[in-house]
Amino acid sequence: MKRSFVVLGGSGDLTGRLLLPSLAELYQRGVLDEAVEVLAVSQQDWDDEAYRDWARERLTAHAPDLGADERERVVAQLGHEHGDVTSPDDLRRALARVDGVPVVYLALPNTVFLPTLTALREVGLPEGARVVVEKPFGTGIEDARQLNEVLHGLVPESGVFRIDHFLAKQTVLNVLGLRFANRVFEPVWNAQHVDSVDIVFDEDLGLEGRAGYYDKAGALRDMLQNHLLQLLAVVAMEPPQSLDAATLQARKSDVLRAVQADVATSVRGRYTAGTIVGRELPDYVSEDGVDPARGTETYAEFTVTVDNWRWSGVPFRLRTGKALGTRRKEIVVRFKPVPHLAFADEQPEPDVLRLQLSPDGIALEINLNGAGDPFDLEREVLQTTSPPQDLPAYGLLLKEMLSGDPTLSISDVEAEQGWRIVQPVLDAWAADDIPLVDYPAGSDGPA
Ligand SMILES: NC(=O)C1=CN([C@@H]2O[C@H](COP(=O)(O)OP(=O)(O)OC[C@H]3O[C@@H](n4cnc5c(N)ncnc54)[C@H](OP(=O)(O)O)[C@@H]3O)[C@@H](O)[C@H]2O)C=CC1
Ligand SMILES: O=C1O[C@H](COP(=O)(O)O)[C@@H](O)[C@H](O)[C@H]1O
Repeated sequence: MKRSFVVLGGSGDLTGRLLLPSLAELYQRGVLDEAVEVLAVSQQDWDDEAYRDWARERLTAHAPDLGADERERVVAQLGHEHGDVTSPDDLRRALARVDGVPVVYLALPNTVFLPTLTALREVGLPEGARVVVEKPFGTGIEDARQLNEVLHGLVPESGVFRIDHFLAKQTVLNVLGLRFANRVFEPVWNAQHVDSVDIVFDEDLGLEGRAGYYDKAGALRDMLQNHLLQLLAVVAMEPPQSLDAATLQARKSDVLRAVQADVATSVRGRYTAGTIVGRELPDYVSEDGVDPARGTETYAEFTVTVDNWRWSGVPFRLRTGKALGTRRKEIVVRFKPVPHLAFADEQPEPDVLRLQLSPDGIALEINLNGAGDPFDLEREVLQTTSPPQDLPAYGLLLKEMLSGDPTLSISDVEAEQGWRIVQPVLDAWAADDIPLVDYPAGSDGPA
Protein backbone atom coordinates (compact mmCIF):
# COMPACT_ATOMS: atom_id res chain seq x y z
CA MET A 1 0.00 0.00 0.00
CA LYS A 2 1.41 3.37 -0.98
CA ARG A 3 1.86 5.73 1.99
CA SER A 4 2.31 9.50 2.25
CA PHE A 5 3.48 11.45 5.30
CA VAL A 6 1.44 14.53 6.18
CA VAL A 7 3.61 16.37 8.69
CA LEU A 8 1.56 18.88 10.67
CA GLY A 9 4.18 21.32 11.97
CA GLY A 10 6.49 20.57 9.07
CA SER A 11 8.42 23.85 9.42
CA GLY A 12 9.47 23.14 13.01
CA ASP A 13 12.73 22.16 14.65
CA LEU A 14 11.80 18.47 14.99
CA THR A 15 11.04 18.14 11.27
CA GLY A 16 14.17 19.96 10.10
CA ARG A 17 16.59 18.51 12.61
CA LEU A 18 15.39 14.94 13.02
CA LEU A 19 12.55 13.80 10.75
CA LEU A 20 13.89 14.84 7.33
CA PRO A 21 17.49 13.74 8.07
CA SER A 22 16.19 10.39 9.36
CA LEU A 23 14.09 9.88 6.24
CA ALA A 24 17.19 10.61 4.15
CA GLU A 25 19.07 8.00 6.15
CA LEU A 26 16.40 5.40 5.37
CA TYR A 27 17.03 6.00 1.65
CA GLN A 28 20.79 6.06 2.08
CA ARG A 29 20.81 2.71 3.88
CA GLY A 30 18.45 1.13 1.38
CA VAL A 31 15.75 0.58 4.01
CA LEU A 32 13.31 2.47 1.77
CA ASP A 33 13.53 1.65 -1.88
CA GLU A 34 10.43 3.54 -2.95
CA ALA A 35 10.25 7.30 -2.54
CA VAL A 36 7.78 8.48 0.10
CA GLU A 37 5.84 11.67 -0.50
CA VAL A 38 5.96 14.17 2.41
CA LEU A 39 3.50 17.04 2.64
CA ALA A 40 4.39 19.58 5.34
CA VAL A 41 1.69 21.82 6.80
CA SER A 42 2.54 25.00 8.69
CA GLN A 43 1.55 28.63 9.01
CA GLN A 44 4.53 29.77 6.94
CA ASP A 45 3.54 31.50 3.75
CA TRP A 46 5.57 29.09 1.62
CA ASP A 47 4.91 27.33 -1.67
CA ASP A 48 6.49 23.95 -2.43
CA GLU A 49 9.68 25.51 -3.78
CA ALA A 50 10.20 27.73 -0.73
CA TYR A 51 9.72 24.71 1.53
CA ARG A 52 12.19 22.68 -0.49
CA ASP A 53 14.77 25.46 -0.08
CA TRP A 54 14.21 25.42 3.69
CA ALA A 55 14.49 21.62 3.78
CA ARG A 56 17.68 21.64 1.70
CA GLU A 57 19.25 24.04 4.14
CA ARG A 58 18.12 21.93 7.15
CA LEU A 59 19.41 18.73 5.57
CA THR A 60 22.77 20.34 4.84
CA ALA A 61 23.02 21.48 8.45
CA HIS A 62 21.76 18.32 10.16
CA ALA A 63 22.78 15.54 7.76
CA PRO A 64 26.16 16.85 6.56
CA ASP A 65 27.31 13.39 5.38
CA LEU A 66 24.42 13.05 2.96
CA GLY A 67 25.35 13.08 -0.72
CA ALA A 68 23.69 15.68 -2.97
CA ASP A 69 21.80 12.90 -4.82
CA GLU A 70 20.30 11.51 -1.64
CA ARG A 71 19.44 14.98 -0.39
CA GLU A 72 17.64 15.75 -3.64
CA ARG A 73 15.84 12.41 -3.45
CA VAL A 74 14.19 13.57 -0.21
CA VAL A 75 13.69 17.16 -1.38
CA ALA A 76 11.98 16.08 -4.62
CA GLN A 77 9.23 14.36 -2.60
CA LEU A 78 8.44 17.40 -0.45
CA GLY A 79 5.49 19.74 -0.68
CA HIS A 80 4.11 22.44 1.60
CA GLU A 81 0.59 23.57 2.38
CA HIS A 82 0.02 26.80 4.24
CA GLY A 83 -2.68 26.38 6.85
CA ASP A 84 -3.88 26.28 10.41
CA VAL A 85 -3.90 22.64 11.51
CA THR A 86 -6.77 23.31 13.91
CA SER A 87 -9.00 24.27 10.96
CA PRO A 88 -10.96 21.37 9.39
CA ASP A 89 -11.01 23.17 6.02
CA ASP A 90 -7.24 23.61 5.95
CA LEU A 91 -6.72 19.97 6.94
CA ARG A 92 -9.15 18.77 4.29
CA ARG A 93 -7.27 20.76 1.65
CA ALA A 94 -3.92 19.33 2.78
CA LEU A 95 -5.14 15.71 2.90
CA ALA A 96 -6.63 16.03 -0.58
CA ARG A 97 -3.16 16.76 -1.95
CA VAL A 98 -1.52 13.44 -1.06
CA ASP A 99 -1.63 10.31 -3.21
CA GLY A 100 -0.89 7.59 -0.66
CA VAL A 101 -2.80 6.47 2.44
CA PRO A 102 -1.79 9.14 4.96
CA VAL A 103 0.45 8.79 7.97
CA VAL A 104 -0.52 12.03 9.73
CA TYR A 105 2.36 13.17 11.97
CA LEU A 106 1.61 15.74 14.68
CA ALA A 107 5.05 17.41 14.91
CA LEU A 108 3.37 20.19 16.84
CA PRO A 109 3.53 21.80 20.25
CA ASN A 110 1.64 19.60 22.74
CA THR A 111 -0.82 22.44 23.41
CA VAL A 112 -2.14 22.15 19.83
CA PHE A 113 -2.70 18.35 19.76
CA LEU A 114 -6.29 18.38 21.02
CA PRO A 115 -7.72 21.07 18.68
CA THR A 116 -5.82 19.45 15.79
CA LEU A 117 -7.13 15.93 16.43
CA THR A 118 -10.62 17.30 17.00
CA ALA A 119 -10.46 19.00 13.59
CA LEU A 120 -9.02 15.84 12.05
CA ARG A 121 -11.90 13.80 13.42
CA GLU A 122 -14.34 16.22 11.80
CA VAL A 123 -12.57 15.75 8.46
CA GLY A 124 -12.14 11.98 8.85
CA LEU A 125 -9.32 9.77 7.62
CA PRO A 126 -9.37 6.98 5.02
CA GLU A 127 -9.21 3.29 5.96
CA GLY A 128 -5.68 2.27 6.90
CA ALA A 129 -4.55 5.79 7.85
CA ARG A 130 -2.16 6.16 10.79
CA VAL A 131 -1.75 9.01 13.28
CA VAL A 132 1.55 9.84 14.96
CA VAL A 133 1.52 12.03 18.07
CA GLU A 134 4.70 13.49 19.52
CA LYS A 135 5.51 13.84 23.18
CA PRO A 136 4.52 15.09 25.67
CA PHE A 137 1.14 13.51 25.02
CA GLY A 138 -0.96 16.60 25.82
CA THR A 139 -0.66 19.02 28.68
CA GLY A 140 -1.98 17.02 31.64
CA ILE A 141 -4.05 14.00 32.64
CA GLU A 142 -7.39 15.44 31.50
CA ASP A 143 -6.00 16.57 28.14
CA ALA A 144 -4.39 13.12 27.64
CA ARG A 145 -7.72 11.37 28.33
CA GLN A 146 -9.46 13.57 25.79
CA LEU A 147 -6.69 13.00 23.25
CA ASN A 148 -7.10 9.25 23.64
CA GLU A 149 -10.85 9.52 23.25
CA VAL A 150 -10.56 11.54 20.04
CA LEU A 151 -7.86 9.22 18.67
CA HIS A 152 -9.98 6.14 19.37
CA GLY A 153 -12.76 7.72 17.29
CA LEU A 154 -10.35 8.44 14.45
CA VAL A 155 -8.28 5.28 13.83
CA PRO A 156 -7.91 1.90 15.59
CA GLU A 157 -5.38 1.85 18.47
CA SER A 158 -3.04 -0.19 16.23
CA GLY A 159 -2.90 2.84 13.91
CA VAL A 160 -1.84 5.25 16.67
CA PHE A 161 1.87 5.92 17.21
CA ARG A 162 2.48 7.87 20.43
CA ILE A 163 6.12 8.71 20.05
CA ASP A 164 8.79 8.55 22.72
CA HIS A 165 12.03 8.47 20.80
CA PHE A 166 13.99 7.38 23.89
CA LEU A 167 12.52 3.89 23.37
CA ALA A 168 14.44 3.70 20.09
CA LYS A 169 17.76 4.64 21.70
CA GLN A 170 20.42 1.98 21.65
CA THR A 171 21.01 1.67 25.39
CA VAL A 172 17.31 1.50 26.09
CA LEU A 173 16.98 -1.40 23.66
CA ASN A 174 20.11 -2.87 25.23
CA VAL A 175 18.37 -2.93 28.61
CA LEU A 176 16.00 -5.50 27.12
CA GLY A 177 18.94 -7.59 25.95
CA LEU A 178 20.88 -7.21 29.18
CA ARG A 179 17.94 -8.11 31.40
CA PHE A 180 16.17 -10.76 29.35
CA ALA A 181 18.88 -12.47 27.29
CA ASN A 182 21.24 -13.19 30.20
CA ARG A 183 20.95 -15.34 33.26
CA VAL A 184 23.11 -13.25 35.61
CA PHE A 185 21.15 -10.00 36.01
CA GLU A 186 17.49 -10.93 36.48
CA PRO A 187 17.96 -12.87 39.77
CA VAL A 188 19.45 -9.75 41.41
CA TRP A 189 17.13 -7.26 39.70
CA ASN A 190 14.89 -6.59 42.71
CA ALA A 191 14.60 -4.91 46.10
CA GLN A 192 16.52 -7.69 47.81
CA HIS A 193 19.68 -6.76 45.94
CA VAL A 194 19.17 -3.28 44.48
CA ASP A 195 19.62 -0.31 46.79
CA SER A 196 18.53 2.54 44.49
CA VAL A 197 18.20 3.55 40.85
CA ASP A 198 19.09 6.98 39.42
CA ILE A 199 17.78 8.02 36.02
CA VAL A 200 19.70 11.09 34.95
CA PHE A 201 19.54 13.16 31.77
CA ASP A 202 21.69 16.26 32.28
CA GLU A 203 22.04 18.33 29.09
CA ASP A 204 24.57 21.04 28.34
CA LEU A 205 22.19 22.54 25.74
CA GLY A 206 20.09 25.56 26.62
CA LEU A 207 16.82 26.58 25.03
CA GLU A 208 18.20 26.48 21.45
CA GLY A 209 15.51 28.81 20.09
CA ARG A 210 12.62 26.51 21.09
CA ALA A 211 10.74 28.94 23.36
CA GLY A 212 7.51 28.55 21.33
CA TYR A 213 7.21 24.98 22.57
CA TYR A 214 9.51 24.69 25.60
CA ASP A 215 8.44 27.76 27.57
CA LYS A 216 4.93 26.33 27.85
CA ALA A 217 6.19 22.84 28.63
CA GLY A 218 9.21 23.06 30.97
CA ALA A 219 11.60 20.30 31.96
CA LEU A 220 9.08 18.16 33.80
CA ARG A 221 6.61 17.95 30.91
CA ASP A 222 9.31 17.93 28.22
CA MET A 223 11.46 15.11 29.60
CA LEU A 224 10.47 13.64 32.91
CA GLN A 225 6.79 12.87 32.28
CA ASN A 226 7.64 10.84 29.20
CA HIS A 227 11.28 9.96 28.39
CA LEU A 228 12.53 9.38 31.93
CA LEU A 229 9.42 7.46 32.99
CA GLN A 230 9.78 5.26 29.91
CA LEU A 231 13.38 4.53 30.93
CA LEU A 232 12.08 3.61 34.37
CA ALA A 233 9.40 1.38 32.85
CA VAL A 234 11.94 -0.57 30.78
CA VAL A 235 14.27 -0.98 33.76
CA ALA A 236 11.57 -1.94 36.27
CA MET A 237 9.01 -3.94 34.26
CA GLU A 238 8.42 -7.66 34.69
CA PRO A 239 9.95 -9.94 32.05
CA PRO A 240 7.81 -9.91 28.89
CA GLN A 241 6.81 -13.22 27.35
CA SER A 242 7.74 -11.84 23.91
CA LEU A 243 8.82 -8.51 22.43
CA ASP A 244 5.70 -7.69 20.42
CA ALA A 245 4.05 -4.30 20.86
CA ALA A 246 1.06 -5.47 22.92
CA THR A 247 3.18 -7.44 25.41
CA LEU A 248 5.83 -4.76 25.89
CA GLN A 249 3.23 -2.04 26.31
CA ALA A 250 1.29 -4.17 28.80
CA ARG A 251 4.39 -4.87 30.93
CA LYS A 252 5.34 -1.17 30.92
CA SER A 253 1.78 -0.15 31.80
CA ASP A 254 1.75 -2.59 34.74
CA VAL A 255 4.84 -1.13 36.30
CA LEU A 256 3.85 2.49 35.65
CA ARG A 257 0.60 1.84 37.52
CA ALA A 258 2.71 1.01 40.60
CA VAL A 259 4.74 4.25 40.50
CA GLN A 260 4.11 7.00 43.06
CA ALA A 261 5.97 10.32 43.09
CA ASP A 262 7.17 11.78 46.37
CA VAL A 263 6.31 15.47 45.95
CA ALA A 264 8.47 16.51 48.91
CA THR A 265 11.62 15.32 47.11
CA SER A 266 10.91 17.41 44.02
CA VAL A 267 13.26 20.17 42.91
CA ARG A 268 12.49 22.74 40.22
CA GLY A 269 15.16 25.05 38.91
CA ARG A 270 15.76 27.61 36.19
CA TYR A 271 19.10 28.58 34.72
CA THR A 272 20.62 32.01 34.95
CA ALA A 273 23.44 33.39 32.81
CA GLY A 274 26.62 31.36 32.71
CA THR A 275 29.25 29.74 30.52
CA ILE A 276 29.35 26.16 29.24
CA VAL A 277 32.68 25.15 27.69
CA GLY A 278 33.35 28.66 26.45
CA ARG A 279 29.77 29.21 25.24
CA GLU A 280 27.94 32.00 27.01
CA LEU A 281 24.27 31.54 27.80
CA PRO A 282 21.97 34.35 28.91
CA ASP A 283 19.45 34.01 31.74
CA TYR A 284 16.71 31.63 30.61
CA VAL A 285 14.19 34.43 31.14
CA SER A 286 16.11 36.69 28.71
CA GLU A 287 15.97 34.14 25.88
CA ASP A 288 13.86 35.12 22.86
CA GLY A 289 10.19 34.23 23.29
CA VAL A 290 10.37 33.39 27.02
CA ASP A 291 7.68 34.85 29.27
CA PRO A 292 9.20 35.16 32.77
CA ALA A 293 5.71 35.26 34.28
CA ARG A 294 5.21 31.60 33.33
CA GLY A 295 7.89 30.54 35.83
CA THR A 296 8.96 27.71 33.52
CA GLU A 297 11.52 25.33 35.01
CA THR A 298 14.56 24.15 33.06
CA TYR A 299 15.52 21.59 35.72
CA ALA A 300 13.24 18.96 37.27
CA GLU A 301 13.93 16.25 39.80
CA PHE A 302 11.96 13.93 42.05
CA THR A 303 12.05 10.49 43.60
CA VAL A 304 9.43 7.83 42.98
CA THR A 305 8.71 4.48 44.55
CA VAL A 306 7.50 1.46 42.63
CA ASP A 307 4.97 -0.07 44.95
CA ASN A 308 5.05 -3.71 43.97
CA TRP A 309 6.65 -6.93 45.23
CA ARG A 310 9.82 -6.59 43.17
CA TRP A 311 10.70 -2.96 43.99
CA SER A 312 9.16 -2.21 47.37
CA GLY A 313 11.37 0.29 49.25
CA VAL A 314 13.78 1.02 46.37
CA PRO A 315 13.96 4.75 45.53
CA PHE A 316 14.12 5.65 41.85
CA ARG A 317 15.54 9.17 41.51
CA LEU A 318 14.73 10.97 38.25
CA ARG A 319 16.46 14.17 37.20
CA THR A 320 16.92 16.23 34.07
CA GLY A 321 18.06 19.74 33.33
CA LYS A 322 19.23 22.08 30.62
CA ALA A 323 22.38 24.23 30.53
CA LEU A 324 24.23 22.04 33.01
CA GLY A 325 28.02 22.04 33.12
CA THR A 326 28.43 18.31 32.51
CA ARG A 327 26.53 16.08 30.10
CA ARG A 328 25.50 13.06 32.11
CA LYS A 329 22.94 10.72 30.63
CA GLU A 330 22.65 7.39 32.37
CA ILE A 331 20.64 4.93 34.38
CA VAL A 332 22.57 3.99 37.50
CA VAL A 333 21.63 0.79 39.32
CA ARG A 334 23.29 0.73 42.76
CA PHE A 335 23.42 -2.66 44.45
CA LYS A 336 23.38 -3.38 48.18
CA PRO A 337 26.58 -4.29 50.05
CA VAL A 338 27.48 -7.99 50.31
CA PRO A 339 25.85 -9.59 53.39
CA HIS A 340 29.23 -10.61 54.84
CA LEU A 341 32.71 -9.39 53.88
CA ALA A 342 35.48 -11.98 54.32
CA PHE A 343 38.22 -9.45 53.55
CA ALA A 344 39.93 -7.38 56.21
CA ASP A 345 39.16 -4.22 54.18
CA GLU A 346 36.45 -1.78 55.13
CA GLN A 347 33.16 -2.56 53.41
CA PRO A 348 33.90 -1.45 49.82
CA GLU A 349 31.57 0.60 47.60
CA PRO A 350 28.79 -1.73 46.52
CA ASP A 351 28.53 -2.73 42.85
CA VAL A 352 27.18 -0.17 40.43
CA LEU A 353 25.81 -0.82 36.95
CA ARG A 354 25.72 2.19 34.63
CA LEU A 355 23.60 2.07 31.48
CA GLN A 356 24.99 5.02 29.58
CA LEU A 357 23.20 7.02 26.86
CA SER A 358 24.82 9.19 24.16
CA PRO A 359 27.47 7.82 23.85
CA ASP A 360 25.90 4.44 24.51
CA GLY A 361 27.60 1.89 26.66
CA ILE A 362 27.39 -0.20 29.80
CA ALA A 363 29.78 -0.05 32.76
CA LEU A 364 29.85 -2.42 35.70
CA GLU A 365 31.82 -1.19 38.72
CA ILE A 366 32.90 -4.09 40.91
CA ASN A 367 35.44 -4.95 43.62
CA LEU A 368 38.31 -7.29 42.73
CA ASN A 369 41.57 -8.49 44.18
CA GLY A 370 43.56 -6.04 42.09
CA ALA A 371 47.28 -5.57 41.62
CA GLY A 372 49.66 -5.75 44.60
CA ASP A 373 48.42 -7.36 47.79
CA PRO A 374 45.99 -10.09 46.60
CA PHE A 375 43.88 -9.65 49.73
CA ASP A 376 43.37 -5.92 49.12
CA LEU A 377 40.21 -5.04 47.23
CA GLU A 378 40.34 -2.64 44.32
CA ARG A 379 37.61 -1.01 42.28
CA GLU A 380 37.52 -2.12 38.64
CA VAL A 381 35.23 -1.07 35.83
CA LEU A 382 34.10 -3.47 33.13
CA GLN A 383 33.12 -1.16 30.32
CA THR A 384 31.60 -1.86 26.94
CA THR A 385 30.95 0.86 24.39
CA SER A 386 28.26 0.21 21.81
CA PRO A 387 29.07 0.81 18.16
CA PRO A 388 26.73 3.37 16.53
CA GLN A 389 23.26 2.06 15.81
CA ASP A 390 22.47 1.27 12.16
CA LEU A 391 19.61 3.73 12.21
CA PRO A 392 19.16 6.80 14.43
CA ALA A 393 16.22 6.66 16.85
CA TYR A 394 13.90 8.61 14.54
CA GLY A 395 14.95 6.48 11.56
CA LEU A 396 13.85 3.38 13.43
CA LEU A 397 10.57 5.04 14.39
CA LEU A 398 9.80 6.23 10.84
CA LYS A 399 10.45 2.71 9.61
CA GLU A 400 7.99 1.36 12.20
CA MET A 401 5.35 3.93 11.23
CA LEU A 402 5.60 2.96 7.58
CA SER A 403 5.48 -0.77 8.32
CA GLY A 404 2.69 -0.40 10.92
CA ASP A 405 4.62 -1.85 13.86
CA PRO A 406 4.06 0.16 17.07
CA THR A 407 6.53 -1.83 19.26
CA LEU A 408 8.53 1.29 20.11
CA SER A 409 5.47 3.52 20.58
CA ILE A 410 3.58 3.93 23.81
CA SER A 411 0.01 2.88 24.51
CA ASP A 412 -2.97 4.98 25.61
CA VAL A 413 -2.62 3.57 29.15
CA GLU A 414 1.10 4.41 29.39
CA ALA A 415 0.48 7.97 28.22
CA GLU A 416 -2.18 8.52 30.88
CA GLN A 417 -0.13 6.83 33.60
CA GLY A 418 2.77 9.19 32.83
CA TRP A 419 0.52 12.12 33.63
CA ARG A 420 -1.04 10.41 36.66
CA ILE A 421 2.45 10.03 38.14
CA VAL A 422 3.61 13.63 37.63
CA GLN A 423 0.29 15.38 38.33
CA PRO A 424 0.81 15.78 42.13
CA VAL A 425 4.21 17.36 41.43
CA LEU A 426 2.74 19.68 38.78
CA ASP A 427 -0.01 20.69 41.22
CA ALA A 428 2.46 21.39 44.04
CA TRP A 429 4.64 23.45 41.70
CA ALA A 430 1.65 25.38 40.34
CA ALA A 431 0.67 26.20 43.94
CA ASP A 432 4.26 27.34 44.64
CA ASP A 433 4.56 24.76 47.43
CA ILE A 434 8.03 23.98 46.05
CA PRO A 435 10.12 27.10 45.26
CA LEU A 436 11.63 27.71 41.83
CA VAL A 437 15.38 28.00 42.45
CA ASP A 438 18.01 29.54 40.21
CA TYR A 439 21.19 27.79 39.09
CA PRO A 440 23.92 29.27 36.90
CA ALA A 441 24.29 27.81 33.40
CA GLY A 442 27.39 25.61 33.44
CA SER A 443 26.88 24.53 37.08
CA ASP A 444 25.74 21.14 38.43
CA GLY A 445 22.18 22.42 38.84
CA PRO A 446 20.30 23.58 41.92
CA ALA A 447 22.30 23.09 45.12
N1 LIG B 1 12.82 19.60 18.52
C1 LIG B 1 13.22 18.49 19.13
O1 LIG B 1 14.40 18.23 19.35
C2 LIG B 1 12.21 17.49 19.56
C3 LIG B 1 10.86 17.79 19.54
N2 LIG B 1 9.95 16.85 19.91
C4 LIG B 1 8.51 17.18 19.90
O2 LIG B 1 8.11 17.62 18.62
C5 LIG B 1 7.05 18.56 18.74
C6 LIG B 1 7.40 19.79 17.94
O3 LIG B 1 8.54 20.36 18.52
P1 LIG B 1 9.47 21.38 17.72
O4 LIG B 1 9.55 21.03 16.28
O5 LIG B 1 10.69 21.51 18.53
O6 LIG B 1 8.60 22.73 17.86
P2 LIG B 1 8.67 24.04 16.93
O7 LIG B 1 8.07 25.13 17.73
O8 LIG B 1 10.00 24.21 16.34
O9 LIG B 1 7.69 23.66 15.70
C7 LIG B 1 6.30 23.65 15.83
C8 LIG B 1 5.66 23.54 14.47
O10 LIG B 1 4.26 23.55 14.64
C9 LIG B 1 3.69 24.45 13.72
N3 LIG B 1 2.40 24.95 14.23
C10 LIG B 1 2.10 25.31 15.50
N4 LIG B 1 0.79 25.67 15.56
C11 LIG B 1 0.29 25.49 14.32
C12 LIG B 1 -0.99 25.68 13.75
N5 LIG B 1 -2.05 26.09 14.47
N6 LIG B 1 -1.15 25.41 12.43
C13 LIG B 1 -0.10 24.98 11.68
N7 LIG B 1 1.12 24.77 12.17
C14 LIG B 1 1.32 25.04 13.47
C15 LIG B 1 4.73 25.53 13.57
O11 LIG B 1 4.52 26.21 12.37
P3 LIG B 1 4.43 27.80 12.36
O12 LIG B 1 5.71 28.28 12.97
O13 LIG B 1 4.28 28.10 10.94
O14 LIG B 1 3.25 28.13 13.20
C16 LIG B 1 6.00 24.67 13.52
O15 LIG B 1 6.12 24.13 12.21
C17 LIG B 1 6.85 18.82 20.23
O16 LIG B 1 5.78 18.04 20.67
C18 LIG B 1 8.15 18.30 20.85
O17 LIG B 1 7.97 17.81 22.15
C19 LIG B 1 10.34 15.59 20.28
C20 LIG B 1 11.66 15.25 20.32
C21 LIG B 1 12.71 16.17 19.99
O1 LIG C 1 12.45 15.16 23.38
C1 LIG C 1 13.42 15.81 23.69
O2 LIG C 1 14.62 15.21 23.73
C2 LIG C 1 15.81 15.97 23.66
C3 LIG C 1 16.93 15.03 24.10
O3 LIG C 1 16.95 13.91 23.27
P1 LIG C 1 18.21 13.57 22.36
O4 LIG C 1 17.81 12.35 21.62
O5 LIG C 1 18.43 14.77 21.49
O6 LIG C 1 19.33 13.34 23.29
C4 LIG C 1 15.74 17.20 24.52
O7 LIG C 1 16.89 17.99 24.30
C5 LIG C 1 14.51 18.00 24.15
O8 LIG C 1 14.36 19.11 25.03
C6 LIG C 1 13.28 17.15 24.25
O9 LIG C 1 12.16 17.86 23.68
